[in-house]
Amino acid sequence: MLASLLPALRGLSLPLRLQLWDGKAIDLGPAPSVTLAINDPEIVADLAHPSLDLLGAAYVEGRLDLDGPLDEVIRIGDELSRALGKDETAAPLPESHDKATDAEAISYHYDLSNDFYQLWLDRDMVYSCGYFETGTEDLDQAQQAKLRHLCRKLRLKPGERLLDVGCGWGGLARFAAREFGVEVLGITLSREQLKLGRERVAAEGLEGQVQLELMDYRDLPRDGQFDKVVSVGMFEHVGQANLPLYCRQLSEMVRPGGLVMNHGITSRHIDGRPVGHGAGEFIGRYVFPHGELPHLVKIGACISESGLEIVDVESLRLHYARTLDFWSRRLEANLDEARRLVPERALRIWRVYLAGCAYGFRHNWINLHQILATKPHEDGSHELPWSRADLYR
Ligand SMILES: C[S@@+](CC[C@H](N)C(=O)[O-])C[C@H]1O[C@@H](n2cnc3c(N)ncnc32)[C@H](O)[C@@H]1O
Repeated sequence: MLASLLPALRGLSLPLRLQLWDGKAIDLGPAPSVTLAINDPEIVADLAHPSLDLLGAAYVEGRLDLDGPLDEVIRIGDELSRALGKDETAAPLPESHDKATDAEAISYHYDLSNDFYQLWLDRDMVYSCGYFETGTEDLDQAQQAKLRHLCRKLRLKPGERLLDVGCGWGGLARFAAREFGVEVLGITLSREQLKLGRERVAAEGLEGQVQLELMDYRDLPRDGQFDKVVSVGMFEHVGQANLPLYCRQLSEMVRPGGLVMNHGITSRHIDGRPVGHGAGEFIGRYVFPHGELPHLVKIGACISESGLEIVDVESLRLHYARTLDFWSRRLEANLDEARRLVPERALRIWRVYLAGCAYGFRHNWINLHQILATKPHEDGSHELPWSRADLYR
């Protein structure tokens, strides 16, 4: 089987060494930078029509091992898949999302281990795209800048009530309370996040201002009690079928004249057909079960239909590539410690996912959009300044 594949593989001239189960090594191009060790000979059949999903799954399941810089591993995997893989298939059907399914999916990802996440996230454990104002910032600086950028876009004022839907470990909630003097309710579906999030709120003495709860967004009261609503890196879990419901929730929780910010990952194609030669399938299977990425126009349509008015949209695609580079490099620099914190299988998943997503953002497979919307007063007026100048003062 391998013999018949070799001419096609060699034709790609990739800097890749195949290390076979019998000890033999085959270089597919000059100066290999990556070694792919085939532990299970049956994998060879997959190399005839590789995809990032097939290769990633084989690595996660220990059927192959990888050696070399991870970004180079992903690049070679992509080149192999593009050259020899099958064409991209049609868009997957939207999944149904009930509360129990979503709670299980969220627990699978976010309850993995707080210590593990602490190893490679910034000091506030912000698990979403950072904001690089000049491109020279480190991860801590970029995440603080992102939190400030969000709070400024929301025009937070002391004493206002802010709802943070999908608050993670509470980094934004604490920042907004401390730096902008607002009162915050943050909700998450992860028990581990809630535990550490509450500890951090208490450590900063912010209990009077910040309340974190284990709650599904569908259980929030729709009583317009919040001045501002923010959702960061959360709507990717909502699912296409529930987007109208999600947007109605956001709209009905904010008062007239209030602002809503939706910050999240969007898909490359309007119809949601896959990109990245199996990358999305890998993410769905191992990283974010039931996650779905709508295109900007789809989330935009749902926000508009909910009664909110979109007033500003910003793409931060390359900011997310850089953020993921930081996360991936920090994890790669701490692999021994990571092995003590999570099972080898999980470590393999997170290693490929972080490096793969950095590659995906860089190559425009996916994007990141901050969408700011207001709920206009009945007479159509709103409370925004005439320009964005205040964001940059
Ligand atoms: C990628 S994390 C982002 C966390 C935080 N906003 C940040 O930027 O660091 C996604 C968050 O959404 C929350 N989440 C996902 N689905 C949810 C749901 N149905 N209801 C409430 N929270 C949810 C998760 O628990 C997690 O806290």
